[in-house]
Formats: sequence, structure tokens, C-alpha cells
Amino acid sequence: MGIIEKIKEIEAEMARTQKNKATEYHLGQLKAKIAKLRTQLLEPPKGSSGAGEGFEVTKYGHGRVALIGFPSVGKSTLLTMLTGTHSEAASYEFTTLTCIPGIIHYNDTKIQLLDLPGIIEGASEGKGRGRQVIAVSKSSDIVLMILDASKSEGHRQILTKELEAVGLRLNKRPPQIYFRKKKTGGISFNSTMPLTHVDEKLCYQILHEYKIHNAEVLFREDATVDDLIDVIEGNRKYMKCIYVYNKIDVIGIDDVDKLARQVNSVVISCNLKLNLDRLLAKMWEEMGLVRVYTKPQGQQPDFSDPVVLSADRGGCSVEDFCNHIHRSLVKDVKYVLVWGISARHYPQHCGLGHVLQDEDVVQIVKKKEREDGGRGRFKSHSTAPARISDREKKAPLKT
Ligand SMILES: Nc1nc2c(ncn2[C@@H]2O[C@H](COP(=O)(O)OP(=O)(O)OP(=O)(O)O)[C@@H](O)[C@H]2O)c(=O)[nH]1
Ligand SMILES: [K+]
Ligand SMILES: [Mg+2]
Repeated sequence: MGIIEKIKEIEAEMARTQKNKATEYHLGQLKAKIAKLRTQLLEPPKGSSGAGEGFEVTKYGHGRVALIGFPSVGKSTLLTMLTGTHSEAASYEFTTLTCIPGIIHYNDTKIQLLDLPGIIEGASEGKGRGRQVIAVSKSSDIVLMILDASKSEGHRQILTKELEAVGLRLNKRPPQIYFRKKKTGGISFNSTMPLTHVDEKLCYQILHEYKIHNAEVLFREDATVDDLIDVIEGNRKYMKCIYVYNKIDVIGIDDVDKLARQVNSVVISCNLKLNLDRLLAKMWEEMGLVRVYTKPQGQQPDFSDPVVLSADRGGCSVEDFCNHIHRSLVKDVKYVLVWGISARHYPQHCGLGHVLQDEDVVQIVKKKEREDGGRGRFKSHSTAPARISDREKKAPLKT
């Protein structure tokens, strides 16, 4: 029996089993069995190297965004509109067969947008180009799930289920469960609060299914069996996802209004160029990129060429900023001067641990170098920290 058949069989058994206190342990065990099989399914076939032909696109720019959706929802049309790179669009399904990259220029950063083939129900089991599409999605920073506004709401659930089946968790944070395997000592099970979904026996049983007999488990929230399995599997990817409803030109205004009110959702029309700026703004917000402008001593910062940091990718401290400029820079830094949101006053003297915010300006003061800062134009700002305004960006900085 193949892996997919085994999964199907267990799913059928779960469907047959009544949910009650008496069956809860058995159901938990079945869930763990399915999770293990799915992980097996994800292992790349022997001899293959990662993504697959037509899907090996080099990362470029300050972030990567994947377009995921059923066939013919308008993914390629959107890529062409936002990036200027042409990706074939047509009224028939599966027009796109490979991964097509484009670049969005936004807020002085470059964001790589990836058009992908449409995926269908069963993608997680390898139907269509499911596997490749999913692998590329996992390599991106956020996902735009493109949906046809005129089609059933069920599509969003089907896609979410497919992505969950391969370990993607959309708009969720990792479960607050501390888990550590040990060599000896048995299993220690603790929680910081009363648990309503999982008890010690169920936890033991799940761990047993994974042949784990020595471990420390601490629940810091009232998590579920699925959460526990996610933590044990350890290969889950937690990603932001924006639900993008395209083709609102073909539905009524009341329906548009309903879709637009859902969380993490943006309604657009590629045909009428409606709301694309809102989509870009939302995308930017969710990516959480932090632009930092370097100010050479005695000179203007270059406001067109930021160092771009991200909390998810490498961090946003002064040290991360320095490493971005040059690996060997950190050891020469005495301190830095910071203007912008993260500074309590202008300029603030900060160390390597200071966390920077979007649009901060930083001047590096090196060891054995005469300090020239502190006479900057922003020094007079002794009030609450504020964003460097557009006016200030254009005005000369006198240091
Ligand atoms: N009415 C309407 N049609 C649209 C809109 N955007 C795209 N389309 C049409 O939808 C069809 C499919 O567009 P594509 O861009 O090829 O869709 P896709 O998601 O890339 O499709 P596959 O690559 O086959 O998965 C084309 O006929 C487009 O002209 C829109 O905003 N409104
Ligand atoms: K199409
Ligand atoms: Mg396409």
C-alpha cells in the first residue's frame, strides 16, 4: 500500500470513529500517524534536487512573495500588472506551467513576486504541480492566496487545507509548547495553566507514537493535540497570508463589501485596475521590512538606497544593520547615532543591541574616530520620537 492510500485509510477510520472522551486517545494517535505519513510524503524523491525543473528561481531583492491559487483566478494577469514582467494569461486553465519571477519596486525596496501554476485539490498528494508550487511557497516570505471573487468561498478552505497538509500554517503563530528531547529521565509533562484538550496520558501516547520516551514537555497555553504534533514534527512553516479576491468587476457591490470586511483580505480587479495600491500597501505592511538609511559622517543620508532588514530574516538590531554593510564592521563600531522612530531623542547614542525601526537614519561612529554627530539638524527634536518626515528627508542634514 502506498503512503497516500495509508493516509486515506486512516482518514476513513477517523471519520467512522465517534468523538468522545473514550475515543480521544485513539483519535490523537491516528492524527499523529497521519502527520508522520505526510512528512514522509514530503521527502523529495531520491536523486532529485529540491524544487524541480522550471521552479528553480534564484532569490532576488529584499523579500519574496508567492502567488497561490486555483487555475484561472488571475495570478498571471496580476504579476504582469504589478511587475511589468509579462506572464502569459488566458481564459483556459493551467496556462502557467512553471515559476515566473517579476520584481515589484515599492518604497525604495525590491520585492520578488512569483507567478505559479494553479493548484488543485489533492495538490498536497502531488496532483498537478502541487509539490513544486508548495516547495516554492515555503521559500517565500509571505503568500498571496488569489481567489476568484465570483466563485465559492469553499475554495479558500480547500486551498488552506492543502497547504496545511504539507505543513504550512497561515496567519498563525507557533504553539506555546516547550518541547525538548532528552537522552534519559523519562517524560516530564507540565503546564502553566489548566488544559482542556490534552492531558498527560494523551501526550504520552502521542510521544510513544513517535517512539520518544525521554523528553520535557511544557504547555504554556491551552493547546490542542494538533498543536502538540506540530511541535514534535518541528518542520512547520508559519507564514503570513493575504487573501486576495480578484475579479470584483463581475460581482455585486454587496458581495464585494462582504469580502472586503474579512480579516487579512483585499478585494481587487486586475481588469479595472481596482485597489492594486491597497494590495501593495497591505503586502508591504505584512512583510514588516525595516528600511535603514546610512548617514556618512558630515554628509547627507542617501534616502534612495536603504539597508533593508527584517525581523523574520536575520533581525533588526544595530548589529544586524552593521553585518549587512560588512561582516567585519561590528568590531570597529564604538556606537551609532540614531534618528527616527526607534530613537528616544535625536540623535540617540545606541549600542549594537538597539533595535531599529522602519525609516531610521543611522550614523556609525567607529573606535578611535572623532565623533562628529550630535550637531545634527534633528538634535533640536527633544519631544516624542517621530518618523523622519518627507520634508526632513529632502532638507539638508548639517553634520
Ligand atoms: N473579469 C475579470 N477577468 C479577469 C481579471 N483578471 C484576470 N481575468 C481573466 O481571467 C482569466 C485567467 O487569467 P490568468 O491570469 O491566466 O489566470 P491564472 O490564475 O494565471 O491561470 P493559470 O495560469 O491557468 O493557473 C483570463 O481570461 C483573464 O483575462 C479581472 O480582474 N476581472
Ligand atoms: K489561465
Ligand atoms: Mg497563470
